[in-house]
Amino acid sequence: MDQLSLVSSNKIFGGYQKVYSHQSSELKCKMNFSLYLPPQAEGGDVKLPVIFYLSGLTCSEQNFITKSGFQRYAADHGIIVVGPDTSPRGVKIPGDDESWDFGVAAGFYVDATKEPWSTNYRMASYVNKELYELIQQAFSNVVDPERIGIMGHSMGGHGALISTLRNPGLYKSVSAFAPICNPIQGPWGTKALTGYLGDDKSKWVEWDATELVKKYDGPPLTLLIDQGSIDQFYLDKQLLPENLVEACRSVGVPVILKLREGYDHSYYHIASYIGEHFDFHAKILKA
Ligand SMILES: N[C@@H](CCC(=O)N[C@@H](CSC=O)C(=O)NCC(=O)O)C(=O)O
Repeated sequence: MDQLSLVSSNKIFGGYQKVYSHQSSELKCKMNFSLYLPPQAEGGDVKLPVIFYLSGLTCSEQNFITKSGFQRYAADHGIIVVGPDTSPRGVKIPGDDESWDFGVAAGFYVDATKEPWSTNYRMASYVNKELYELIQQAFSNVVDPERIGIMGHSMGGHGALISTLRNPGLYKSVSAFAPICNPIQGPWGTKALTGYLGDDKSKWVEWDATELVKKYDGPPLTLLIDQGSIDQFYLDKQLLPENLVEACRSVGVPVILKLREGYDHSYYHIASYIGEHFDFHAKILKA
């Protein structure tokens, strides 16, 4: 495991919350990611399911591991959890830290094609190829490569949806908290897609969950979407879950939209329902 450096390790709910760093070939910089090893991983004689968790705008690998309380449920179900960072770090592209919704901590889980972003901003390939393979190789004694799911929040919820829809079969289960569902129709999405892909909107649809689901042709999939009713970004029409639900219904892809009365966009919402999401993933990954 010499390509990984251990940054931290803390015991929690009988397992270990770890953070590693490594040199990413896709992003051309050093990256951190989190890894939760549940107690069932001890001894290394059982292969366990894995869930990738993709965070939202302004986050690093730290937000989910310190705020959601997911470790209790990962330990109960015996699930390994991997959490990448949200963009390349330290690559210093002019303008990369001028706004909180583009550039640093706002990689949108796409592969940029427009200069100057296209050299480093390759978060789709980083998550779905490089990190996906690294986890299987470095933790081959405990990872079951046939049982991998994905979830995320907001920008990361959309990342989870497009990672699944663009790579049929790669993730067996998918869920999202307050995801951006139709970025080509919302302000965050149009800013990011213009910046990373350019003005040609025919390229944007390849990275939009609502558009992708209409063409999905992979293994059967049920989407679980969790949305707080007073989430300001939902009310501001950044997220548009109803558009995704309508698209799913038009093509017969099962979707569950849970509208949670009184919850906002924060990790208080995620912490309240993360257990339900682990139950949902476990039912599929452990079937
Ligand atoms: N600009 C604000 C709000 C940023 C914010 O709400 N970020 C969310 C994700 S939004 C969509 O991707 C988040 O997860 N924040 C981290 C947290 O721990 O809550 C700001 O900069 O605070």
